[in-house]
Amino acid sequence: MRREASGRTDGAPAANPNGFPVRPAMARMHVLVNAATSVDGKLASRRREQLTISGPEDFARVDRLRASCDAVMVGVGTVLADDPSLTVKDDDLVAEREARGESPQPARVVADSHARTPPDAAVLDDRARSVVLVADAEPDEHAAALDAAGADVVVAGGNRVDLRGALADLDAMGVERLMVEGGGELIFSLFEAGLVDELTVYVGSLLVGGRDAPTLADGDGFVSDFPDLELADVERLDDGVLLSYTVA
Ligand SMILES: NC(=O)C1=CN([C@@H]2O[C@H](COP(=O)(O)OP(=O)(O)OC[C@H]3O[C@@H](n4cnc5c(N)ncnc54)[C@H](OP(=O)(O)O)[C@@H]3O)[C@@H](O)[C@H]2O)C=CC1
Ligand SMILES: Nc1nc(O)c(N)c(N[C@@H]2O[C@H](COP(=O)(O)O)[C@@H](O)[C@H]2O)n1
Repeated sequence: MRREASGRTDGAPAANPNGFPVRPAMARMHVLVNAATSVDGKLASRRREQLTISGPEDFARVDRLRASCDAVMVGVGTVLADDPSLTVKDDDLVAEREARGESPQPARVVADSHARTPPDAAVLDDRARSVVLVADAEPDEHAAALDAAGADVVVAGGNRVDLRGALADLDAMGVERLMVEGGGELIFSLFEAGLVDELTVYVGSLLVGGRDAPTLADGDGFVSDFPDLELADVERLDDGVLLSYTVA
């Protein structure tokens, strides 16, 4: 069902057509960004194909992180490049979610202003709820294909997805913890909007290079007022390093 985003930013309770619990006023979603990069900060090569950077320990950590969240979000660039499912893979983690009274899987969320997500994308399969955020300017018939594929299509923004409004809308649906897995365009926009609370970066021991290869934060980049990161932890995992930051 396509529906209008509330665009509210005050955290007030909203109508709940998607069946998420309505949260109390003033609640604020916690936003964690997680990604894996090469030592030179690349998310993938210049071919923009999925690149395995994490090892088994890091993938297991990512699975636990997904399982601890209400929703997992990516930009449509990642959907088109990787066709990810964004599901929790470990059956024990799924069972633990159910024992906590949660849905077996976190919801999947795609920032997709122009409704480019292919209807047969894995992120729209029936393993979990799927929310596609589209812009108001997008013709209804484009969104209708996503609707027919089982997605909850939510209008968030005029010509491009407005992330602040979109996150307020997800918050109102009951998403308390949102994990963002990329890619670089979406991650930059979230930092630019001051919406990120935590950043974890797994730095694998490989060098990718390439001026056109996607990096952790692309977009226009910052020239001043850089995000205020505080290093919270450093851990060796597999053959790489996990860096954990809080964002002021
Ligand atoms: N190593 C890792 O951990 C990861 C690697 N990757 C890699 O990253 C690459 C994809 O990254 P990238 O191309 O940056 O794609 P993103 O996943 O960041 O998607 C970018 C697209 O999201 C849409 N979007 C909608 N609203 C916004 C907004 N407010 N701000 C920014 N984007 C918005 C835009 O398309 P539109 O205007 O049409 O809406 C934009 O082009 C792939 O190569 C993939 O393999 C991806 C994730 C993790
Ligand atoms: N943590 C991590 N390490 C890597 O090496 C990666 N390439 C990624 N990619 C992200 O994971 C998504 C794939 O998820 P599924 O396995 O399909 O559930 C991919 O789209 C990227 O967001 N992540």
